[in-house]
Order: sequence, then C-alpha cells, then structure tokens
Amino acid sequence: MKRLLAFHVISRHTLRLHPPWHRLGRTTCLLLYAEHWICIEGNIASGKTTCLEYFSKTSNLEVLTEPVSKWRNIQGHNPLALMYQDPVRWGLTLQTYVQLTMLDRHLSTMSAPVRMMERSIYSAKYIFVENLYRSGKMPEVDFAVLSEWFDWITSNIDIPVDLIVYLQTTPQTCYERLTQRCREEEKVIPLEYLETIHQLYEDWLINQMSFKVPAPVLVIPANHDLQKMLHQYEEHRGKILMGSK
Ligand SMILES: Nc1ncnc2c1ncn2[C@@H]1O[C@H](COP(=O)(O)OP(=O)(O)O)[C@@H](O)[C@H]1O
Ligand SMILES: Cc1cn([C@H]2C[C@H](O)[C@@H](COP(=O)(O)O)O2)c(=O)[nH]c1=O
Repeated sequence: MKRLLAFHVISRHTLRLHPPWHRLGRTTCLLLYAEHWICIEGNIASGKTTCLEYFSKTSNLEVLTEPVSKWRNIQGHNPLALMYQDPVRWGLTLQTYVQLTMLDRHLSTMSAPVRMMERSIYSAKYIFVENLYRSGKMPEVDFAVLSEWFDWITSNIDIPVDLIVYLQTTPQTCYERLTQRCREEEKVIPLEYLETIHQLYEDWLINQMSFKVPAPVLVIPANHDLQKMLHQYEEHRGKILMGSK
C-alpha cells in the first residue's frame, strides 16, 4: 500500500529527469503503467470543460482544466485579448505563454492514478500556432522560434498521453455555444475561425495526415444536447478511464 501511495507522487517525467529511476523497486516500475493520462480535445466551446466537470465526480481521477484564467491575466495583462485584437503582434506572446502553462500542466505532480486534462501542448502547437502561421498572422521568425521550443520540449521531456478523447462537433454548434458562453475576448470570433480550427482538428485526429498523433483517439460525437452527452460519457466510461474495449 505504501508503494502505491509513493507511486502516486512520482510521475514519469520526474523519474526521467532524476535518474537513476531503474533502482526503484520492481513493484513501483510495474505500477507506473497503471497511470492513465487522457487529453480531452475539441474546437473552442465544443464542451470540453463540461465533460471534465462531469468526470471530476469520479473517484481516483484528477481533472486539469485549461489554464485560460492565466492566459487572460498574467501580471495584469491579458494576452488572450491582445491576440484576438492583433494576432500578428501578440500571437507569439500568447502562444509562448500557452506552451509554458501547458507544459506545466503536463508535468505537475499526479494526485490520482487517472488524469484527465483539457487539451495538450500538442494541440496548442498543431492547431493554434499552426493556424496563426498558415493564415499569415504569425511572422515566419515567430513560428520558427515557437517550433524550435516545441521540438526541444517534446524531444527532451517525456509527455505521456495514453488516450485522446476528441469531442467532434460542427463549427456551427461551437459558434452557438461560444455565443451563449459570451467570453469577452471571444466576441470577435467569426464562424470562419471555428471552421478553420475544426479542419485542423479533423486533419490531425481523424484523417491523421498533418501531424503525429501522440496516442489512440476516441471520437465522441458532441453536437448533442447535454443529456445525450452525459449518456454517451457513461457509455464510454470504461474505454475512457481504463482504455478497455
Ligand atoms: N451538450 C451541450 N449542449 C448545449 N450546450 C452545451 C453543451 N455542452 C456545453 N454546453 C455549453 O456550451 C458552452 C461551452 O461549453 P464548454 O464546456 O465551456 O466548452 P469548451 O470547454 O470546449 O470551450 C458553455 O456555455 C456550456 O454550458
Ligand atoms: C490552446 C489554445 C487556446 N487558445 C484560445 C482559444 C479559446 O479562445 C481559448 C480556449 O478556450 P476553449 O473554450 O477551452 O477552447 O483560448 C489559443 O488562442 N491558443 C491556444 O494554443
């Protein structure tokens, strides 16, 4: 039992950064693989936070929401609002901070064997940085700096992801939910923006033709009303939490 508790506070990256982890007992090493890391992915306002909220009532499960509040307030500045106002000028600023805060989430000490996290360092790069760059709103040099940072992080630090749950919606549904949520910074978002983000997600996770997918993908259709969504989460509970069929 002691070993089990000890295991909970040792994450894989800690072991990697502080060798020699191979000296740990055999039991500990076996238990390492009992960890289960799930990332919930989807377009803006697709229902990720709502999904996390629902699963947060599950025992032995830790939920990590996106650090949006940090993106809206760093020492009194709002890089999220700045980016929407002037993406060419502030895209790098926001995305640098997103990358840092996502990495911090990935590396934070686990308090339960199952961890469910909203988005990931991967989608920040493959969806949002990529979108800024492809749409001509991120200068080439900014994209190069972010890309080198991302490549360094992902080749030198172990970022375990065991399952990606993709909440698949239409851009129109997200537009309606986003309008209803009414986050101040996002009032300038047009439907076309959500269409582009949607396509980037589809190419990454469904068509798997743009970037490496770091884990198996479970697709959950997410246009449905809340009741049906909760029903679907129950249906998929085993698959999501344990990776079982
Ligand atoms: N299945 C659903 N049907 C209708 N509205 C929903 C549904 N899921 C979430 N919402 C609402 O849509 C908005 C965005 O949901 P949220 O969970 O914050 O999305 P995300 O975290 O993906 O941005 C919120 O106002 C939320 O209450
Ligand atoms: C990861 C990431 C997010 N954003 C923006 C997109 C949205 O306006 C918010 C996140 O809200 P959501 O409801 O959880 O989708 O942040 C961004 O601009 N860049 C990013 O890398």
